[in-house]
Amino acid sequence: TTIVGLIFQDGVILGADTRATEGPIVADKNCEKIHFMAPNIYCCGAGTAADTEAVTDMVSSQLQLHRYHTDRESRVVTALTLLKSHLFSYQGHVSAALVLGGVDVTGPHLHTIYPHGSTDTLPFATMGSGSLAAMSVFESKYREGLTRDEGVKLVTEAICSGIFNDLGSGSNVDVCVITKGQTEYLRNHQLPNPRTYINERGYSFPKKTEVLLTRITPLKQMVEVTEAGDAM
Ligand SMILES: C#CCCCC(=O)N[C@@H](Cc1ccccc1)C(=O)N[C@@H](CC(C)C)B(O)O
Repeated sequence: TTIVGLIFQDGVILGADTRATEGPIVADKNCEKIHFMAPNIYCCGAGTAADTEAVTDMVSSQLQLHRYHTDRESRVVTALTLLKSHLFSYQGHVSAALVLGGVDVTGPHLHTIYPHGSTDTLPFATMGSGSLAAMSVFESKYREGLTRDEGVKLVTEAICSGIFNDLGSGSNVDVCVITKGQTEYLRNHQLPNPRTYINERGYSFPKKTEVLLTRITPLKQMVEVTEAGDAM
């Protein structure tokens, strides 16, 4: 997994790849790793899929009950405290490595949470097996005051670094832009690894032809067939 987050001028942007693995097998080519926590808070998860799903679902429900009780918008620090104390109580046996981000009355917030329950507060963060590839992008290109489009572009570039350099990451780029006013969940924001097809005719080709395999573009590019010379 490659998951990232950064703070930009209007809030927080989160990003994730969409590959789930079981050893060398790709178990899911398009899974979702950016989880809803509250309307203004989202959380990316790396590690054991079941653990990241369960722990974010549990805390999301706790936040909703807390919103009913207080009649207030959830705060990122509340999600952070609920997540870290749960993970700490299980001494690292719940394998969830998280990037938590959101915007609340106190402003934008971005945190990392490790399986043992330690947390960090950062302007930009990466987690998962592709985190070093992604961090190389942030360390060389991040700056404060990024615009929305600059931030989305940098998050996408960091996730792509993991997708193409880490075997534990792959397929597509999911992005989530969180600002004071609104939240945009951009599912499959980029599709850098489209599955190509030979063509409707299958794989049998007439003798002495050479098929130029083309990626299917939205225009359904035809397969170009060239007659091999009569050299043989
Ligand atoms: C679908 C499905 C099966 C998912 C199994 C499953 O949790 N895979 C894990 C790797 C792992 C971990 C511990 C035991 C075995 C396999 C995985 O792909 N984690 C990614 C994030 C999750 C949310 C998809 B990433 O961190 O690489």
